Amino acid sequence: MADKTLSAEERAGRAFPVSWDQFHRDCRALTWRLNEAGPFAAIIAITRGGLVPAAIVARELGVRVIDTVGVASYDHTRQGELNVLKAISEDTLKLGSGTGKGLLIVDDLVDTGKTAQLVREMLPDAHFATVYAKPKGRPLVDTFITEVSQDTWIFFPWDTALSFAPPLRDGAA
Ligand SMILES: O=P(O)(O)OC[C@H]1O[C@H](OP(=O)(O)OP(=O)(O)O)[C@H](O)[C@@H]1O
Ligand SMILES: Nc1nc2[nH]cnc2c(=O)[nH]1
Ligand SMILES: [Mg+2]
Repeated sequence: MADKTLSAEERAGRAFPVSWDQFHRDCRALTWRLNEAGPFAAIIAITRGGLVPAAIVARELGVRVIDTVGVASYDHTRQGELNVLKAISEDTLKLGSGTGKGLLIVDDLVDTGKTAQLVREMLPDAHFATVYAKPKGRPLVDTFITEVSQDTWIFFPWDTALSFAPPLRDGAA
């Protein structure tokens, strides 16, 4: 079902572009916080967006067991139905005693919180971390670094490219 709260235009109205440098710094800051909450036996990345932060967090925390859960719901800025494209492996479920105890789930962001809610139901005792959080999804996250407003659209470095920006006096916003 489409998200009727905000239109695609409203959601993309405020852009928050993130560079690779900034993203790496924010992931490292997240790791500092997670270091207090661990140790973790394994990391589960919510793919695809959770793959890059999970790699950085795993490197910093020295975690070598990485699993993925594939969830997709957005077609650019419009949210549709949640699709689980890949489930968590049996090995990982066993490692977390079936409930996720001692496991870390990583995603790039929470927006409405629907993705987080779904994955939390799979592993209720796991620690849930994201780099960015919007107010609606924030209560579902145990640890995050930066909050952005609900009407902000975050542009990740893997989705963007450097391009010419017209000077202010030529009419740029
Ligand atoms: O809190 P929500 O409103 O559920 O949105 C957050 C989710 O949306 C994005 O994933 P997307 O479904 O776009 O798939 P992707 O990670 O493969 O890009 C993002 O990576 C989060 O997983
Ligand atoms: N890139 C990106 N994907 C999202 N999925 C849900 N919210 C967002 C967002 O703000 N940016
Ligand atoms: Mg995602």
